[in-house]
Amino acid sequence: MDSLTLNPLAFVNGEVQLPGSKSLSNRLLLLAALAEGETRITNLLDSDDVKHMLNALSLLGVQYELSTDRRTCLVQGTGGPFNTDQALELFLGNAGTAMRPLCAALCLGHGEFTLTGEPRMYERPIRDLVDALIPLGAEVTYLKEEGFPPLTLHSRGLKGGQVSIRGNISSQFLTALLMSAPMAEEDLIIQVDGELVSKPYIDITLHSMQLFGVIVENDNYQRFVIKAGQRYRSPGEVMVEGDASSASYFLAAAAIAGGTVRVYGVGADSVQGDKAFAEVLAKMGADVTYGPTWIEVSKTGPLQAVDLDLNAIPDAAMTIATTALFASGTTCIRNVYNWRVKETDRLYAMATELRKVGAKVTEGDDFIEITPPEQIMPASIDTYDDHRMAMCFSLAAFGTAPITINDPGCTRKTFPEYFDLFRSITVSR
Ligand SMILES: O=C(O)C1=C[C@@H](OP(=O)(O)O)[C@@H](O)[C@H](O)C1
Ligand SMILES: C=C(OP(=O)(O)O)C(=O)O
Repeated sequence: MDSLTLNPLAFVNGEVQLPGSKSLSNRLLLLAALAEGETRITNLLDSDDVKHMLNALSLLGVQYELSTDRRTCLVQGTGGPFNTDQALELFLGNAGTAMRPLCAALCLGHGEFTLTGEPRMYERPIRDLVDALIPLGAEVTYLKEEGFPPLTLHSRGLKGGQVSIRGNISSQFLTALLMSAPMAEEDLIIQVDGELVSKPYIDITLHSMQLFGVIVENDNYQRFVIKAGQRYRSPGEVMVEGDASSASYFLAAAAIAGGTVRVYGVGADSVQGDKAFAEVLAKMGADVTYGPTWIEVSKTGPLQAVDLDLNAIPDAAMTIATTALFASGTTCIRNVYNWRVKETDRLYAMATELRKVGAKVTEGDDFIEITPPEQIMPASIDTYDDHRMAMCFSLAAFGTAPITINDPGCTRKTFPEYFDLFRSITVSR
């Protein structure tokens, strides 16, 4: 297996132009495909998760043209649901933002669609979404384990009406239902059962739908009403914001190491909840300034531990776990049970690898508590095929020991060029 050894790093300085947001790229591609008219999407992310969505759309008969750098995509909308005469199989890797929204969207049309993916995708739940689709007329066969992909959809349209959906495992189930709702036969009223996790991702969904002309009534994230007969209409051109989760590693680097880093593409005006990561750094003691489309972080003094519920920013919250290696006191990240059902069991993986660099860690069912070591120890970090494990642990190299990242190529899921950009702002000891 490939590995990358990062020699101890002294400080950071520079600017980073962020690649496009994964969450927005995959939502906008799907909506552009369902919409009437032609949409030019700019600053599209070029990464595995987006390739899976693009490949799926192509197999579904959607015509699009990608620029040579794959960052601009001209999509010819189909103006309606996807239908097929022959059974189609779509491989969606480990992309939650492709698997969940496509599972709902493909129920809108007619035909047989099988959704497959990488082995880890077969351990990531989808039952809460399927259980909400069945009363609307979906017919779903699980091909391996009940409640998990792979699955086959025998589609013949979705009725409207009232439906409830559980929101305590993944917001992507609600996102999927919302995005398909305007194409149901009648009005759809969605009731969220219990707690809704990762709430800001629903704002990304509603914002994306609005860009394509669809209005959703949102009653405090517990009840949503989507009128039937609304059509997705192309806005013409739409630019993908920079990825706020990807921004977190560079911003944390500045807070840890000293120097100043400014990221472009995400700022005070961003629709992405993960922009709030910078507020967590500010609570830890970093100096943070915002422009409409940029965030800048500098270090003005030592970092302090925090004890926070980070359910709203589950992806960027992982970056706090390795930032905690440089904060005095014990940091606690709470209410992140669903870390366990993402690219890997992230609570277990994070706890295991943090211990390798000498941290004292308590892994709770839905929290992690980290007390930094006096000195970070040299370590060989396993990344569990999880892009965020690789990116988070690059920050451990701001200690005085070399850190080896195993399988650094796993960042291809959302950020293939991460280590090049990281190197471009860091200065060795
Ligand atoms: O809707 C989205 O774009 C996402 C929602 C979040 O997942 P959960 O809702 O499963 O927490 C997040 O972790 C994921 O990376 C992207
Ligand atoms: C959880 C993640 O991905 P997915 O969209 O596959 O859920 C992630 O990117 O951290």
